[in-house]
Amino acid sequence: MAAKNSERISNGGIHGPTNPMVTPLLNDLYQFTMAYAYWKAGKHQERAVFDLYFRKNPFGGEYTVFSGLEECVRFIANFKLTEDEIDFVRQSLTTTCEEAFLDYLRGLDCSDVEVYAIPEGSVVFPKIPLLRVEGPVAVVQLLETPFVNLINFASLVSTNAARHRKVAGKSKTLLEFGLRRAQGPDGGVGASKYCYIGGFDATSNVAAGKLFGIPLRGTHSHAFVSSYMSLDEITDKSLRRKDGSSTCEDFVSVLLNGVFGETNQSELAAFTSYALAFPDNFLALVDTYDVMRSGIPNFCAVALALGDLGYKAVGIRLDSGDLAYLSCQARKFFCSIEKEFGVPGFGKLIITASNDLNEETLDALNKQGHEVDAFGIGTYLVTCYAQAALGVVFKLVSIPCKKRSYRLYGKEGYPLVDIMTGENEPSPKVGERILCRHPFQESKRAYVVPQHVEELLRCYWPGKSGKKRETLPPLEEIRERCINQLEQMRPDHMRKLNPTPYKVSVSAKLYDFIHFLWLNEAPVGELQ
Ligand SMILES: Nc1ncnc2c1ncn2[C@@H]1O[C@H](COP(=O)(O)OP(=O)(O)OP(=O)(O)O)[C@@H](O)[C@H]1O
Ligand SMILES: O=P(O)(O)OC[C@H]1O[C@H](OP(=O)(O)OP(=O)(O)O)[C@H](O)[C@@H]1O
Ligand SMILES: O=C(O)c1cccnc1
Ligand SMILES: [Mg+2]
Repeated sequence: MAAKNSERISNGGIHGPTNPMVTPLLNDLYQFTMAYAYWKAGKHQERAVFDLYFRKNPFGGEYTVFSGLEECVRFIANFKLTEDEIDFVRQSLTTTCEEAFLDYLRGLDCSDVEVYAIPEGSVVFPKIPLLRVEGPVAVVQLLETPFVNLINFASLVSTNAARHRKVAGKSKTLLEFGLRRAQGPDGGVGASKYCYIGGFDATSNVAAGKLFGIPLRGTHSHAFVSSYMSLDEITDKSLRRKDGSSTCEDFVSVLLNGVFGETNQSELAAFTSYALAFPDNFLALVDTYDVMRSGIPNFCAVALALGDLGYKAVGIRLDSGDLAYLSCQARKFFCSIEKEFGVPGFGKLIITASNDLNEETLDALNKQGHEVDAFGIGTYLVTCYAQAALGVVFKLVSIPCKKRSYRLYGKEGYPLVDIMTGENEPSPKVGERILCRHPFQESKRAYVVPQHVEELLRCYWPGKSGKKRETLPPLEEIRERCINQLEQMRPDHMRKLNPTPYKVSVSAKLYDFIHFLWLNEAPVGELQ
């Protein structure tokens, strides 16, 4: 019996994909036409091995963060066509397809498919398989498009996030604010999840907070400020002291209104109202009218009044103008208040900046010097503005034959090289010299004596092999893996300008084998 949509929820404790749109039909038509042709030819059960890999690191860099694996495993764990879907496939094939093929589709699942993968959140490099998928050719072929779809954007946006983290520095708070600008709902939710893996600290996306447990953060908008006219609009002006000892009946009357010069009163009303609602979490957007003449003084008036009642304000957000200059001016103002009013910690209030930020603007801010503690980043991050797609491919083993891959670490603890070997070659050993060859260029090779050897592919879906299945780690663990691995890389691979390519190699045996096969298969032309 084919599963109904509602039944496609879990298999062996593995839930279906986060996005219910991810079904076997989220596929290219040709996967089904090929499946039918394989079936007609009686070839559909022949075992095939496919590698999923990408050809070039994105964003002009020399590293990529691998993301999207969990969704692939959830997909295959629950792979089953519903009766409705089978009927639609039948209608879509440009031939009258035989009933027995539909029976075949009814029985189809991934119980005979094996998936080996590099753990999600790993730093990865071109040509090395991220996934190796083995199984009956017709089924494995049906996995191509969904797998590539699930991994392409996930890895691209995680890498983008990691690159933004790299420029911003470890100490800064990075907030993902992209939902409104993302490529549709899945683009938005996916970006929130995968930017978190790439090293962001929180998201403004509430759905992502609920689905994945990502910390939620946010401020308020210009509309909130513009929606107020005057302090008279605030009806309930009372605020209990933080220690609960008494209540200030008129918070507005304790504001140091006018002490810092003439400011915009509608803005002051908005800040006051926000502070009354969130006295423990007061963060104000200060650029609606004039940052230094109105926003900052108004914020300070409210923050000081909150302080009198025992609350500590959080800080400000800047969303326009020269963010380097304004953040420094704001910091000076806060420090002068700390001194003048004797409020410890006021100089250290959090300055958040946003507005069309990207790697370049972060870099420019760093060069100029700034006082920003947290960056809110949307459009450029989640749309992967600098590069639209990662060229992930799924190929019937392009470097022919089943392979194993290893990461070899050097004396200083850095990864030195990734190496692919034939399936049955002995694995590289710690302290034993091994020749690593460039897969294509004969003259490029190096001996490596690894201090540590890590096998890259692990079994995430054993099929009928009887192997142990890796459990799917929680999101926090994936994020930690990513952050740790990025930190472990040699700095010259990670720099923005002209980074050194990381070496990806093959063993001497595999080199000879693949070159022999290529030569054998390439027809020899004849010149006349
Ligand atoms: N000190 C700085 N150095 C380099 N780039 C900066 C600096 N400060 C801000 N930026 C960037 O400059 C651009 C300013 O864009 P733009 O001129 O559209 O904004 P704005 O006029 O300040 O604000 P608004 O969004 O209200 O139009 C943004 O991408 C912002 O991130
Ligand atoms: O600039 P991003 O990196 O996309 O970050 C998110 C932006 O979204 C919000 O405003 P929005 O852009 O919607 O309006 P605004 O520019 O008029 O403030 C926010 O104020 C940020 O500026
Ligand atoms: O919370 C914020 O400040 C926010 C959220 C989304 C987009 N821009 C800003
Ligand atoms: Mg904007």
